[in-house]
Amino acid sequence: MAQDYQDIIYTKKDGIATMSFNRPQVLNAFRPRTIDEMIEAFQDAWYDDSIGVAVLTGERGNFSSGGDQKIRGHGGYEDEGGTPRLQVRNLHRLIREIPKPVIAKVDGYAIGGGHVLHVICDLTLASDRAIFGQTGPKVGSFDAGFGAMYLARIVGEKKAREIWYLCLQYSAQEALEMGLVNKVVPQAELDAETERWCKLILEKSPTSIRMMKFGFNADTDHGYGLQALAHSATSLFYTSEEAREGRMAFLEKRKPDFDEFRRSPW
Ligand SMILES: CC(C)(COP(=O)(O)OP(=O)(O)OC[C@H]1O[C@@H](n2cnc3c(N)ncnc32)[C@H](O)[C@@H]1OP(=O)(O)O)[C@@H](O)C(=O)NCCC(=O)NCCSC(=O)c1cc(O)c2ccccc2c1O
Repeated sequence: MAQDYQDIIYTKKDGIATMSFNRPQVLNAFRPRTIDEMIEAFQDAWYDDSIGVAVLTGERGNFSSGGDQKIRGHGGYEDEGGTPRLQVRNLHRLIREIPKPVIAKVDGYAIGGGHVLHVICDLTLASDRAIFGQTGPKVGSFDAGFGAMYLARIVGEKKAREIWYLCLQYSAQEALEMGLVNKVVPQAELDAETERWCKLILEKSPTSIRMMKFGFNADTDHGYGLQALAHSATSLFYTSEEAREGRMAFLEKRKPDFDEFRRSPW
């Protein structure tokens, strides 16, 4: 079964709901509509009793390259009417709170806000050509909410700081070595392996799985306050000249020059 969306593909089959970013022209970068559609799909999967597991993925060989820098305006990511209103905070919450495991199936780029999304998912399966990394400090952005705190829980403080401060790209094998993904398989086997993991979950007691998810979440649920503060800080930051320099440098395909912002008033 498929539902009609513009920016995502949402399907349900044999107990598995699959939400797939579908903006290949920008490597599956997301805009407000994309996130709205994802939220609707996750809410549908939440309340559909035939669904036991959700898979978050992307079309045409990439997971997601994060926020769409081409529609980022002075105050953030703008909808088609020109209003900045990206609901990604609510999507983060939904992925954490939906009482069913969410598996990130990553092929190609999981970068920036796309990387944060896979981090938040319960499990990540990667193809051997997947590439992981944060780019915020290069393009004048940051996710100091779960993108910092939960990432550090997974890979450790030193590695998480390296990921955000250096903005390097990491191979699937490197991601596996730092505990950032659960398993790496050849690209041709990614779909089958994901289906196999889903089936293994679907064989289990749904209530046991649900309670385990809540139990795992409980330790980091205090991050919601941090997340609200952090994402609001990002929205404020977007209106600054420093953030503008990052965005413009990406659009103009040049290196950003942040030198004049070394002494910040913040
Ligand atoms: C992903 C890349 C490293 C790939 O590089 P590559 O050289 O292989 O490909 P191109 O750069 O040529 O890309 C092909 C084509 O796609 C366009 N594109 C790619 N990514 C984006 C994007 N994110 N937005 C818009 N367009 C994109 C690219 O311009 C090319 O099109 P042309 O027309 O020019 O041919 C590399 O593309 C890359 O680094 N991309 C940018 C990654 C990025 O910086 N993402 C945003 C980070 S910030 C963010 O995502 C973010 C999201 C949130 O929701 C937040 C919420 C709260 C707080 C913070 C948030 C946040 O930081």
